[in-house]
Amino acid sequence: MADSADEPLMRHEPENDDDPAVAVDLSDVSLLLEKNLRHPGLFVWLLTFSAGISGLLFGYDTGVISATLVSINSSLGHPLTTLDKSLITSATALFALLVSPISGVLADKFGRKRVVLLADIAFILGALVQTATSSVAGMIAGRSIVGLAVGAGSFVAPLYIAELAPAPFRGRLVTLNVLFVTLGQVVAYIVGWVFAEWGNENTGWRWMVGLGALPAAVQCLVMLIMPETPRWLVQVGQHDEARSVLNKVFGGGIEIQRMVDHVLRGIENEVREEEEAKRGRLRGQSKKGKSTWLTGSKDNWKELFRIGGNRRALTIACLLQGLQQLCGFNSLMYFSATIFTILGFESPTLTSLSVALTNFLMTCAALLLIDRIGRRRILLWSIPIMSIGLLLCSFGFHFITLPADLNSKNPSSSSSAHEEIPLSERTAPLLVLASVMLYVGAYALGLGNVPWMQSELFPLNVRSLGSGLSTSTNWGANFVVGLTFLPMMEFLTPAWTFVIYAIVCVAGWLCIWRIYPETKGLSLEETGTLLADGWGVRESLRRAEERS
Ligand SMILES: O[C@H]1[C@H](O)[C@@H](O)[C@H](O)[C@@H](O)[C@H]1O
Repeated sequence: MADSADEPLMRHEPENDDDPAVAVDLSDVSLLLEKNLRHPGLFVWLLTFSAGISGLLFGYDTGVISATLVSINSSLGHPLTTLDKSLITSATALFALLVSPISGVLADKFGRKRVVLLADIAFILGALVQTATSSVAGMIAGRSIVGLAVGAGSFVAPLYIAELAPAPFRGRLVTLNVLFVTLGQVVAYIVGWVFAEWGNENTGWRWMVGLGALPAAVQCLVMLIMPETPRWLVQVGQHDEARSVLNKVFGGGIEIQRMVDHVLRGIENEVREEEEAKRGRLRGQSKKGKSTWLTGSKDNWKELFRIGGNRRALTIACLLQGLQQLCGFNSLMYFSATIFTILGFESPTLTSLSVALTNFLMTCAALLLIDRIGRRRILLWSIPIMSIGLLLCSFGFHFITLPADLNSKNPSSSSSAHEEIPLSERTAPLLVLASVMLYVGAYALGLGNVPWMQSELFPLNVRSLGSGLSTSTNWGANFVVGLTFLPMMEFLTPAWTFVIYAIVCVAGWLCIWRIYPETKGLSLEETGTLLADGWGVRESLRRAEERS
């Protein structure tokens, strides 16, 4: 192991530059980066913030639906039914689901940046359609266009950031994108609350959905002057351009220049391996102690599914993304105003703000903790707390008498205003609120953001395809939750609905414990070697121990 930042690169010069398997000792490169780079640097911040607007839009457009649903009233022709609400909500997720694999292909062909721009156009169009519509079908169409934008943006923004961020800060910077998502949700909830309380009955909600066009227009302008990622540039043969972006990312200095050389060489090797594999020249070779990811298979799909390391990466990424949604979090994000109406809170949109705020603040905490504690550990700690929150929530709902029609504007208790309301029924809504916040806080610490670090699990040749598929899993599960939450509340009761989410959390915890290795602080390339011959959990824990 290197003890001086001055010489270790010399000790691991490749003997044969043409051999991709020995070209760069990746673990030493990431150790060096850790030693030499103390802060991400202005340029990296700038890139992260520009891409982060996609997250803001994602959050705004998913968050705004909570207040919109309780404010539309009859302005789309009739009061919204459970089916209307479920379709309007889940259309976004469905179209996000459909577009995410396509955005993977587009991001490879045209570059990450252009996909961000395309998504912006869809965000603007979707906002305009929703604002102008006078029917439920029009609203569903608008939400679907927004879904295309959210799907593409949610896939490409973390990819863009992960490919630009130096390894020591990657976790934190990708989490920053999630922070933008949660900030977008807070903004949407505030806007929703303001318009629901003081806006015009018929036009307030139109402002809520229409305002989403603004940040998209701003991002369009900013992204025009931002660079492509070095990884994509190498992929399309623009090596000088890639070096100049890396120079800006890492800053100046001789030592840094040598790191840039090595990082660039690592990327070039990966790209070369990919091309050779495509031409069928490589035949699944593996050097002692170093695994290569590739076999001679012809296209990325085959490589993703045939090669054990890729398959394992995909399994983990999909598990985490599926769990992120099936744990039920977004049922709160989409329907918290509806739930708090049922519970009889005086200002449901204001009460829901506490959900979005807790989510945002705990994501801030995650940002500080994630690269120190590690992805695996933070998940193994936080998921049990989520389950406890859900069970307490279910317990609280036992004491609440629900209205026959969950869409009615009139709250909770069946007792009339003059009747003595039992203490348990008066405190139960507060218990539900407190346990929801416990659940949301724990979610934001781990599951809310770790799955978005998916791209670090895949080698370059299948990175965008793999991330695209796991993003689809996220949206698929999101769609299921959006569509089923209200019917489950109606037919299974709220208490059982939350118990089911708790069971999903426990099952997810077991899978994570069994198959998810610790990837904190590893370079993108190094993470790949972990999964090459197994799940790599033990090896990853050993490496993490060595680093701390
Ligand atoms: O990471 C984000 C974040 O946790 C959001 O709050 C949630 O609404 C999204 O579904 C999730 O992907």
